[in-house]
Amino acid sequence: MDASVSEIANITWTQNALHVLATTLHLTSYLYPEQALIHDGDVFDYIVVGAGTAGCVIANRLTEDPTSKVLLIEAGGDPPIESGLPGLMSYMKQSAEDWNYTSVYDGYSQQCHTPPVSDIPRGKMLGGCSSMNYMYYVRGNPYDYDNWANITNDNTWSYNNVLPYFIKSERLQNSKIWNTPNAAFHGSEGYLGVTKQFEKRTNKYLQVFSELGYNVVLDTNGNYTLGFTEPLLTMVNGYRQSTAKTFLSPIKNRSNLHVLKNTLVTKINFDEDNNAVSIDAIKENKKKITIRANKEIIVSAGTINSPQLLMLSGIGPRKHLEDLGINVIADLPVGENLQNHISGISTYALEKTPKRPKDPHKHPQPTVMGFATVDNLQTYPDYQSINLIVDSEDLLQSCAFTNGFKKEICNIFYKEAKGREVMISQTIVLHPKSRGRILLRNINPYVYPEIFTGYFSDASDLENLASYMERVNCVMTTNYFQEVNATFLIPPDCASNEPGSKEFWRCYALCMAMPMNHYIGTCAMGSVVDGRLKVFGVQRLRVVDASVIPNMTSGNTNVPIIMIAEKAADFIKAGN
Ligand SMILES: Cc1cc2nc3c(=O)[nH]c(=O)nc-3n(C[C@H](O)[C@H](O)[C@H](O)COP(=O)(O)OP(=O)(O)OC[C@H]3O[C@@H](n4cnc5c(N)ncnc54)[C@H](O)[C@@H]3O)c2cc1C
Repeated sequence: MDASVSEIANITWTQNALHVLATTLHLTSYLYPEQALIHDGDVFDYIVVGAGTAGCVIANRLTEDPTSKVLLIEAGGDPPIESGLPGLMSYMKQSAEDWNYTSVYDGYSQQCHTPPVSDIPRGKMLGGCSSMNYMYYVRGNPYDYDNWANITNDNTWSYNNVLPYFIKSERLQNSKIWNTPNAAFHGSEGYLGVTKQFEKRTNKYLQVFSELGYNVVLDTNGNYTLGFTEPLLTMVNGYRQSTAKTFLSPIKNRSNLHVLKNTLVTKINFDEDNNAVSIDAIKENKKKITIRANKEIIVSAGTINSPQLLMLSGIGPRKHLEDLGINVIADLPVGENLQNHISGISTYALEKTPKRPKDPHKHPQPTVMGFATVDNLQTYPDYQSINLIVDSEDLLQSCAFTNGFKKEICNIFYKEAKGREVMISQTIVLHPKSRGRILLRNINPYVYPEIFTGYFSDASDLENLASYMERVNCVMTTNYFQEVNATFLIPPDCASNEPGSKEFWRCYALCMAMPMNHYIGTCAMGSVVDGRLKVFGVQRLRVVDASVIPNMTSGNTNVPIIMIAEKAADFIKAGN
């Protein structure tokens, strides 16, 4: 068996073993709220659909008022033990807790992957994607939020007005940052624990980027976000800080919080005045129930599932809904404007290194992260550079499984890197122009929607990716890379291009293109929801999750979504 095939077989075997452990011993259930006893026709003040990143935050904040009765409904169950342990995060993809979506084949953007489509991992458990993500704590740039304020014509989204909500959720545990002026941008009392993982190994890579003229900084989450750093992580004392662990566990005994797990919400129902009044759902035992909401229904099912549920309920593009025989309640561009960060992977084999023992309580990939511009006068970044310092075994896992590149490429990379330290450098186009969309296949809520990612449909995204990757490749000229005789690993698909030519970088960027997991925009503010996240054309219905983000932030999306949920909870409380 070749290296890639046997690596994937090992991962699948481990995942099956972990699944047996989870389903027989339920080792994590004590951490989370018990399953609520819910009957057909029950009534709550608020129903929150989806106990993911945003849903757990909303449920926490709404139940702060003891008179509010809240039902939180989640399609998945409790996160398994491997979700809590940072060192095992790679095993979450394609597990029983992953919705495991794939994109529609576009014949272009994923040509060096097997199969040539995008895997779209999405958490199906309490905490949603925050229970399976890579734990980088990144807020983005002040400009991102000022831009949202312009789009919504609502100044509450300006950076100055969202900053208090980032601070509210955060509990930063890092004495170095607390002793700098950047302390003013951080919180110490929030639910979400945030730390840094110091690794001796990363120092020489910070030095590499410094030699190239980039600033090395302690923190990129203040109002100045450029430079290279060891990133902050949503991890404390060796455990993941999902929103299930941080926002739900501490309040699991609140008497006004009811959590219904392993239950799929299939439809939102409206009265004759277009008020959202109830939801239909299918429980674990396949029993159909209808639950009423006195005040509001909040959809927090994520960028793929929120538009699916809205469209199934009659909110979406008229023609598409009518083609499927769905009664149109509101004609809105639901499912359109799908965005994601697109990145490219460059791999460098460095000095010989001994095999290191794995610590499940540590982030498995010591990271150097940077935010950079092409124009030195600009203050918001054009690209992000995530550099993972790993060994050749991790490279194989990342190449063949996590990133899903074809085995010919991974086997060659593994052979060249065997026994050496490896820098996997991910260069991310932070402001892509390409757009995709989501469409229903049919009216069955169990059938996954069609996901057209649209990657590189705007040609400037590939040009930018190629040029940013070429810039990052200057690492090859630095003292450390020269000293250890670094090898830049090239896929066979681009071997015939003149190295360093424009054609070479275009080929390299296209072949090694890797979508991030930052899907947003399918129920965007300004077109589907207003600045208070209320769905246009109906009442008593909001969407609160990544789907409302109108334009990509300059970085990873988890923390911006927590901020959105914190803010939305205040909107809801103020409005009722
Ligand atoms: C592998 C991976 C790595 C990532 N790494 C990072 C990172 O390092 N840093 C970062 O900032 N971001 C990262 N992200 C992105 C970030 O985690 C997500 O953008 C964010 O968590 C999405 O939050 P959400 O609330 O919009 O949706 P989700 O967290 O996906 O929550 C949606 C929830 O709704 C539930 N649901 C859906 N449909 C229904 C239904 N019909 N009925 C009932 N329940 C339903 C789902 O099961 C899920 O629990 C990563 C994501 C992934 C997948």
